Amino acid sequence: MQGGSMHGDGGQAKSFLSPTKETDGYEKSWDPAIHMATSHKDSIDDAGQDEIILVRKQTKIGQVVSLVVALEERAGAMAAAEIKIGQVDDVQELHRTGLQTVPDRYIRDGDDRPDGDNVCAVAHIPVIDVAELQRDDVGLDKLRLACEEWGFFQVVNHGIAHELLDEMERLAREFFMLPLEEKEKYPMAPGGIQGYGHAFVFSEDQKLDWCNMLALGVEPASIRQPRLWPTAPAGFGETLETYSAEVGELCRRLLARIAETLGLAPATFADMFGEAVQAVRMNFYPPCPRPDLVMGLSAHSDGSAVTVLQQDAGCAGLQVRGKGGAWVPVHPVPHALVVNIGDTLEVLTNGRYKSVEHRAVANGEQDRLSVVTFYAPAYDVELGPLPEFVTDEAPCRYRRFNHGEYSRHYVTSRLEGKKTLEFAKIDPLAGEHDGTAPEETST
Ligand SMILES: O=C(O)CCC(=O)C(=O)O
Ligand SMILES: [Fe+2]
Repeated sequence: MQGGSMHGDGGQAKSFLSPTKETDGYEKSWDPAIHMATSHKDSIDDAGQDEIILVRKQTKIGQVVSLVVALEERAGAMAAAEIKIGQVDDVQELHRTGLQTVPDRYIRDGDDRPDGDNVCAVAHIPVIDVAELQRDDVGLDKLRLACEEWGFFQVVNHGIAHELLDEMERLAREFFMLPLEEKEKYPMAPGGIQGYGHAFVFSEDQKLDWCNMLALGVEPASIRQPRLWPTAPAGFGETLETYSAEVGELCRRLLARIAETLGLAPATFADMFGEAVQAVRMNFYPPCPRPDLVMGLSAHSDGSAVTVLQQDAGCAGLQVRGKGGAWVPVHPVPHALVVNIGDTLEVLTNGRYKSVEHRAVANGEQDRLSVVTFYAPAYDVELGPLPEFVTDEAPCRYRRFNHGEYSRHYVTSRLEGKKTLEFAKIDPLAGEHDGTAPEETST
């Protein structure tokens, strides 16, 4: 175990000094919340302590939940503080009560609401034909432009059977439709990232997203927490494995082509990434009585190398930050997959390709589901700009760091635009947007 640990202590924060025996299986290698340690203390606390230990106090979704954080100094002296994350409701349960308004914790400040005048309805992200990428340079040119101009595109002819996509969507939806008691059998620990619940919540004053999540580590097998894999609906685990194998293959193919668009050998990323990490997050957004006041999922960039998102064909919700700063809705194309560049590729390319902020808005009438796969290097891989991208004109913008370190930083920080990437920036104050007008057309 590195640094802190998470304990199932049955509601009692017993002793910060002598952690009690692990009882609930959270003590697994991957869940970065249990590795909260020296390198990222600023994401929860700036107090300068060297070690953070999270202790679960109560985890019942829909109840008051709090985190007790013990801050242990290297010398052994102790300071302790309690981080309260307050009432975290299950939004499907809220919806079921038929409420006409939304609790205060979901209501965003004016400029953080979805329908400001900063939404650009006419633009749309590019659509890339994967079969064309294999065939000729025209496809590669389109891909290069999509990566440079948007960092987001939809892929068609991706080679994954539509029946498999439909089946994964059906099973994910069925899971979210189960009674709360069933879903609570797979609880996401506060501050955790795997299981059913709410990730990225760290304080009482934090606004909450109008979303329920099921998140699971999939590859390599060592990051799996089998007791958090739903046994209902029937076939869920098997389908997720097949689905993930196919999506992983697609990621590898896309990364090879992306490498080519950068003038690199196709195997560059595969060689570098080692045993790649793959995780899935299923997001369910029930209808909201005031979609104009809430956010489905806060704006963020993904910490991955690439992300593959399957979205509900029937309901739009995903919005992407265009280069000029406007939010551009991603209109679902049936059986297409949405692909985006994550923070890892931004660092490796020294910002030539950027991870792009995105968010999900809620809907007044319809629910919406997304199944999202994050594909990233092995945790022990060291990242930093590749020499090819550091020149006199493009000086090095990111420091070198271990990917596992970044991953832990990412999941222990709230979702806040591209703030998490400041961890890697040599000059964190450098701006993101180039000040150009929002795009009017796609490529
Ligand atoms: O539901 C969506 O469309 C966005 C999901 C997303 O960005 C994520 O899970 O990282
Ligand atoms: Fe995302």
